[in-house]
Amino acid sequence: MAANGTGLPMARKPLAKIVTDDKQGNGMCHDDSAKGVKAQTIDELHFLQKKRSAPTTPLEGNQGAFASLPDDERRRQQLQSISASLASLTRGTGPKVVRGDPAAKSSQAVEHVAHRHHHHVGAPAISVSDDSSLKFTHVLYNLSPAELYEQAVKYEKGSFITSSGALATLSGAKTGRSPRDKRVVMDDTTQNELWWGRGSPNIEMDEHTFLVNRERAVDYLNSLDKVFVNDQFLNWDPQNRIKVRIVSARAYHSLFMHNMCIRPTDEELENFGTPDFTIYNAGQFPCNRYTHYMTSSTSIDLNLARKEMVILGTQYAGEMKKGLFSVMHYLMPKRQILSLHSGCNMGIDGDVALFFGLSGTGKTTLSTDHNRYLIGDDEHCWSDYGVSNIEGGCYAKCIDLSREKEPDIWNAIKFGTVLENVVFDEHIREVEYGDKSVTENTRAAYPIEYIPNAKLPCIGPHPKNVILLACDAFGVLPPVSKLNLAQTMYHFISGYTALVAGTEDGIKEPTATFSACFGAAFIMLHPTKYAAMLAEKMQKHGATGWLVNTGWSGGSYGSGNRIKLAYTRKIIDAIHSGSLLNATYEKIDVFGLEIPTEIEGVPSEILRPENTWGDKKAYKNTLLKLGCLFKNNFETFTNYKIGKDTKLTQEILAAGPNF
Ligand SMILES: Nc1ncnc2c1ncn2[C@@H]1O[C@H](COP(=O)(O)OP(=O)(O)O)[C@@H](O)[C@H]1O
Ligand SMILES: C=C(OP(=O)(O)O)C(=O)O
Ligand SMILES: [Ca+2]
Ligand SMILES: [Mn+2]
Repeated sequence: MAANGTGLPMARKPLAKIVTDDKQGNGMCHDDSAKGVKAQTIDELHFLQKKRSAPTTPLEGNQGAFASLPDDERRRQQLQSISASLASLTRGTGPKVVRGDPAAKSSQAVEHVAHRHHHHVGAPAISVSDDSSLKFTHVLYNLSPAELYEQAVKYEKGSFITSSGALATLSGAKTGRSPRDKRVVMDDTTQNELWWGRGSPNIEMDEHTFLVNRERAVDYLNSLDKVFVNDQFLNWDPQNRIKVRIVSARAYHSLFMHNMCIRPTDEELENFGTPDFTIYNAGQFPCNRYTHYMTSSTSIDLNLARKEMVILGTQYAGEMKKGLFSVMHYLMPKRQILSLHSGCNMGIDGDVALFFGLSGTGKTTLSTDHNRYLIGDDEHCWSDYGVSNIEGGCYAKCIDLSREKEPDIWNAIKFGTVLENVVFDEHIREVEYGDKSVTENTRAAYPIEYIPNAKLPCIGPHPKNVILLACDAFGVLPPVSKLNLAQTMYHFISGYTALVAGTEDGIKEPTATFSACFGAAFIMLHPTKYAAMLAEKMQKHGATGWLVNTGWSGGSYGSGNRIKLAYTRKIIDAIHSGSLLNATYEKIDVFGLEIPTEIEGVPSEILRPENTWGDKKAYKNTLLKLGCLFKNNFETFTNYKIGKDTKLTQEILAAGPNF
């Protein structure tokens, strides 16, 4: 080979030119198996890839706030509404907001608007004195799950796509709610209306401090390149639907709320107008410990008069869903509607069951039943017309989740689902549900229609069965007992469960938790208000109460075992079918509960807890110990009247443990 100093063979003759326009048809260098693209440049090609979404369907007729407006005017008003939401209360102006991702070049040209008090949009520019009003805040408005996935994966550390298509993400330092940091503004109205003081979840704060925290959150959000805005609904009952707006900094939060709230149709979104309630989620940013009332860097602040909630210092997404639930616990009873911390499902014959219970007792697991229609797993309303779900999605615990035991939840963990704080294989991205490295409280949030037999719309007739779930780690409550109305009320007000810490070594003793109405962390009024409404509704519609222990059997935590989910499901089946109503019952000591002697598919000996304990003396002592805990807890309620007459109150007081 001739050396020419270049390392390449020396060309004797110029190379033949490659013919691209092959008129001779010799087939050389030509692939005609597919037509070429219509684009002339890469940019054009990328432009072709995205078909423009129908620009929010044009309206026929003129229902709704913006109905008669042309498209661009309506979009301008929507932006103006978002700018107003983000307005600083001291500077009096909202930021210049622009739709779209700041990273997308094309969005720079789209409409933008700034909100000013006392000024018309489009009025001559006024001079600005602070830098924040010179910048644009990009608004990512009701993005689709696919768009939110891209945002999360691109910009949020710890966001990954799992092998089943779910979006795995981390909630940061907080992996559960922070009830001791939840504050409510006390003003002349709320001072009289709400439940304050011992046992109440409502920790007082004043209006001024709320505004300080609100400003802190708003300034933080406005300092970002972009914020996510979700406009959605709560409550499937159309008469009592609430419009909510969630402003957040993370795609994770936006996708979570997309899944958990009710998703508006394009048409409903066009007519959305002003929200009834707004959440400012600045969870990545702490509150200021020098601010009055602040006891940590976390504060979740609710202002009912302003219809606003501010979140600082926690990214745990459940804070938003449960925060809105508190709002419903205030608004609904005002309309004679009972708000319930319960799951709800319906049989093919229209029989509805409610499942009350504290966290981890089985609301989500047991309401998700392949043989029944799921109305919802966690938050409902009971009005004069029946039940309605407040939410548009479910939030399932997924620690130790298995395909065999909970197939419907397993299958719901797919594209669109948010998976919080789970551990997965770094390469295959298969989730290891048994792994508690990040937290025991791993969660999946998915739209309710991911459950194949979801009842859409999520409403149903009056409940026939009211099931109170307790996960009794003492192992002394029977797997199931039939309750009379007074007993149902006693156990509803007590709101008992006893879980074990699980992750910590050396924990031998279960600790009892009493949480009024099975959700004291979320109620706003005194527990007896909700209890009276429940009693009235159960009486009026002839519902039967049941107490189901989904916890330990054969001994306390440490010596006994958790009741098999398969048995609990058989018990629940017998309640639904009506067969348990007509079973033979016997009474047990101390709690005076009526227990059935037989249930199809359940070994009879486990129905009476005493039978399952080897050490009968230990059983009796544990039973008495739990009885004492119930008595002590109920003391705070003995001076309250429940319902219109003292008769029921007396009966309820007598319905507790007796020894
Ligand atoms: N016998 C049982 N009944 C109900 N749940 C059980 C039982 N045994 C184990 N579990 C587990 O307990 C957890 C119940 O949690 P979940 O249904 O999410 O509670 P909630 O919705 O009330 O917070 C699930 O992880 C479920 O698999
Ligand atoms: C989201 C929660 O609900 P649950 O555990 O009842 O499903 C919670 O309590 O934070
Ligand atoms: Ca749940
Ligand atoms: Mn719940």
